[in-house]
Amino acid sequence: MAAPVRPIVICGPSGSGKSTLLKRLFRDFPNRFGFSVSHTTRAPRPGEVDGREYHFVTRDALLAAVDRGEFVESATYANNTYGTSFAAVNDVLRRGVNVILDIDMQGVRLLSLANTQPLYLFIAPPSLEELERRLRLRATETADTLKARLDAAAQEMAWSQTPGAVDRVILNRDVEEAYADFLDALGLTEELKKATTTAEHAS
Ligand SMILES: Nc1ncnc2c1ncn2[C@@H]1O[C@H](COP(=O)(O)OP(=O)(O)OP(=O)(O)O)[C@@H](O)[C@H]1O
Repeated sequence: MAAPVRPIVICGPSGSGKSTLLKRLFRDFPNRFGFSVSHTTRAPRPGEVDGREYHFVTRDALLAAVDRGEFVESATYANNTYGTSFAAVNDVLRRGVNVILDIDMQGVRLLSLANTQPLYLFIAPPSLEELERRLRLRATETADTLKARLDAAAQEMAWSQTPGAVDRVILNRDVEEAYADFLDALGLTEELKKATTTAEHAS
């Protein structure tokens, strides 16, 4: 089955559930999508592997690479700098799979991917209070980084409501419903149903 041609851009506040939905997608559709691995100056969280979730780099190295024109977009978010390199996107395209980018609001505004028109999906938490609760439960943030993420989240939520900012806002209240909406946006609902039915028949 041919892969959809548009690059897929996932954005939304930190803690809104982007990684949660992507993990499910990669589990249900292995070898279909390739995640463009961003660079970041933030420290790895427990379990994160350099080159898998992110390329972990120093600020100087990242800014120098941006200056050399090696990045599709870069932005500073919650006191850390993040960016998508052309090399990361090309690594995925070379594998002949669909590229998925996880980038923040500023990056979305700056993104330029030659002649392609990405599909922009914004993952939204039910409320800022619930977002804070989830980020506290995830236990990856200090008081400072939590505050920075929540401040940024309020702006991102407002931005997502502006006409034309994104193609679809996916509300992540219940994760099953959010995932169903996510698959629908990607045009994959029927395919997953078929795969599930085939697997049930085979067992
Ligand atoms: N629908 C949901 N209900 C309750 N908890 C959720 C839901 N979706 C995600 N979570 C939890 O919220 C936390 C944040 O989710 P996740 O790490 O996927 O967010 P993210 O958008 O990828 O964040 P970041 O941009 O900081 O990497 C995780 O601990 C995750 O398990």
